[in-house]
Amino acid sequence: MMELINGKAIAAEIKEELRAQLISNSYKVTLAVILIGNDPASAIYVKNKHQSCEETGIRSLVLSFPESLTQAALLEQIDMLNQRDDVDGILVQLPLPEAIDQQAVIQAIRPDKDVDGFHPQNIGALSTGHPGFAPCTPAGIIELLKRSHIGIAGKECVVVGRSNIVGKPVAQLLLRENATVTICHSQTRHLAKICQRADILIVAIGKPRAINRDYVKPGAVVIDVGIHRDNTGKLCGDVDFNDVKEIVSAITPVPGGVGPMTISMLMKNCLMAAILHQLNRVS
Ligand SMILES: Nc1nc2c(c(=O)[nH]1)N[C@@H](CN(C=O)c1ccc(C(=O)N[C@@H](CCC(=O)O)C(=O)O)cc1)CN2
Repeated sequence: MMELINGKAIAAEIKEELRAQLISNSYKVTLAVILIGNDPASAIYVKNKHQSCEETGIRSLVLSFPESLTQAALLEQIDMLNQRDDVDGILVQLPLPEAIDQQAVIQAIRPDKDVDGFHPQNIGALSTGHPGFAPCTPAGIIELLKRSHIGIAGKECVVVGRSNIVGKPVAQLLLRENATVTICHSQTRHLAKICQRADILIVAIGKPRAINRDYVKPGAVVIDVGIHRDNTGKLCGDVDFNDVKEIVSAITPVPGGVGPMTISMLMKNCLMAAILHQLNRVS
């Protein structure tokens, strides 16, 4: 019988645990989110982050700016937040307007406040196994597998997609959990054949319903990171859910799978940042 991995419920459970931890230790945690421009999806994600902060007991500051904000002005805002002792985490909502260099912005955030885990120092820590912030979506995927009692050690994991935000970091995290990991991308030959090897198939390619049962080994676990709206307005992922659902052992739905975990893991990174800052103030 196929298991539907309920990311929404697991994400809510994590937020509840974090809230209890915050209350019992009287932690004071603050997240600052910078939103630039009028992208409707970004506005919704920032609103959801603000709401999750409220639910978890984290103070949330949302700084909204027009599309015309210059890179220099944005870097100045980040610098101010870097210097504020009352701010534990800083997040700049992506994508940014074209005129702004995303990498320059990511590198301007203090690594100990980079709760997105995108700074090169945190990326480096992830690949060497040192402490640091892991990016939220990849960390959420590992948490989903663990909380669904799906073993990772020794498994054949195939990651389809090599983005800096999902593909590469999730491969690093799977490796840390002792999986055997293959990363596939747009130039990969015999993609279906490689995917068919996977005990755990993770798809983050940004193409609606691109992965069907031809790519899936019967009994595999499928994690779908994509979010799209099809031409009827319905949300769907990178995986053709209806085509694969009868042959998989477990699968994440879209919506309600990986997406909600991104925000819960952000809350977790914020708490971790605040604990580190508190420890540094005491010592
Ligand atoms: N600075 C960042 N920018 C972006 C990130 C990020 O991690 N850091 N990720 C995405 C957007 N994102 C969070 O920012 C995000 C995307 C989707 C979801 C989610 O819960 N999706 C729901 C469906 C929502 C819908 O109705 O559209 C789901 O999958 O169930 C949460 C967060 C890009 N930018």
